[in-house]
Amino acid sequence: MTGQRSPKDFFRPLAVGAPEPLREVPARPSRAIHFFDPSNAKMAAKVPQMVGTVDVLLGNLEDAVKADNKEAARHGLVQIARDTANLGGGSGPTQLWTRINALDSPWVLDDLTTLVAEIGDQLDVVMVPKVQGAEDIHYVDRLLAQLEARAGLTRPILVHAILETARGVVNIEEICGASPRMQGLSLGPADLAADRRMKTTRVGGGHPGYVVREDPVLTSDNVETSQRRTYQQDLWHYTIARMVDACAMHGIYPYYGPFGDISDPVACEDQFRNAFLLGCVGTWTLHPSQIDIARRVFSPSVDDVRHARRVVAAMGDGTGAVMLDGKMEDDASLKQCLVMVELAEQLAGIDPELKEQYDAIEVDA
Ligand SMILES: CC(=O)SCCNC(=O)CCNC(=O)[C@H](O)C(C)(C)COP(=O)(O)OP(=O)(O)OC[C@H]1O[C@@H](n2cnc3c(N)ncnc32)[C@H](O)[C@@H]1OP(=O)(O)O
Ligand SMILES: O=CC(=O)O
Ligand SMILES: [Mg+2]
Repeated sequence: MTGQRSPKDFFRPLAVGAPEPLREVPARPSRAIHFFDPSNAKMAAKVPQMVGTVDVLLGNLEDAVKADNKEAARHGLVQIARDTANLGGGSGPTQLWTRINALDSPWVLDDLTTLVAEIGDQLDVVMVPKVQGAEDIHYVDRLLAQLEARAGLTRPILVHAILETARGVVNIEEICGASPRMQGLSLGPADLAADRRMKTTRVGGGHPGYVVREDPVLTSDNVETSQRRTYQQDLWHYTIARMVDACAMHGIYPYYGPFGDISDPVACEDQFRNAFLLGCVGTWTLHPSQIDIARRVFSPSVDDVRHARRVVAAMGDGTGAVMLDGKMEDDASLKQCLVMVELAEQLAGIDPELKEQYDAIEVDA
């Protein structure tokens, strides 16, 4: 228990007058967390039209925003939040998140004090980069409580950590459980690769050199008979799998992060789909062209929803074993199908196009 609050104190506000922490993280669709630079006039101008077309709009203040533009980005985000209808605040169609600067940077204190004071009632989630351990979350947790109390906020702002240092990966469970504010984790493959001293130069995705080669087929004279194929492997499998387990254990949500090769939508879709299949609920989108990919990949397909509903119908009270299309289904496969059915229902609640597709599904026995 060293350094942790006792169970009875865990859900107490960390400042007098701060809102009560939530006991459950709201399950709000967040298939695409769309990044924009609030200091970039062209991007900022697009934000109002994007409300309702993307689950989360994230005003990025950290990496990818020039040092000279940090203040302009912070103030730009305040302006955009004020001027954009239905953005953030817990109920609208599109959440408002921000990625603050790193906790050791000269900008982060002003990021938090300004944003909570000016647009705290609209901010749903603060994404914290380069989180190393529970101590980083504890710092943000207490400061947010003080700022919320001062601003008179009635709803707590949630916290999302980017996993992008080796120490952060080692401390992943304590990060996820550090505060009731914890909403989720994203993979930060670019910073993580640098911190681990990996020999890649990309922002997410695979690498042609990271392969497994098939065994040789030899003649009786030990001569290879054919060319040996190689199979590219996923550099991020280990980290994403750890994130999924840590998040599931703590009732929070895992996300893939950035896919930097904007010109390769096919590989982007593959990376997103791997994350979806492993248990992630969404991803970042860096360019408008990635939004449709994320929405498509992180929404269950009509075929999967049809199959899942058939299993639910066939399983009756949910116990025992049945045969469906030559396959055994039982309590455990039913639970997987319920994950799919519940996600489809949740997404249908906010996405009319998906609702129409899912409503049209006919389930034969
Ligand atoms: C490792 C990490 O930390 S990843 C997270 C940090 N990185 C980011 O947030 C990057 C965000 N994205 C970007 O900065 C840009 O998309 C870039 C630099 C990758 C490409 O930008 P551009 O070269 O302008 O792309 P492109 O010319 O294809 O843009 C087409 C239009 O979409 C706009 N656009 C591009 N990205 C975005 C965006 N993220 N949100 C809204 N609009 C955008 C452009 O302004 C342009 O507008 P226009 O038609 O009015 O001229
Ligand atoms: O912030 C993201 C990353 O990949 O680094
Ligand atoms: Mg990073």
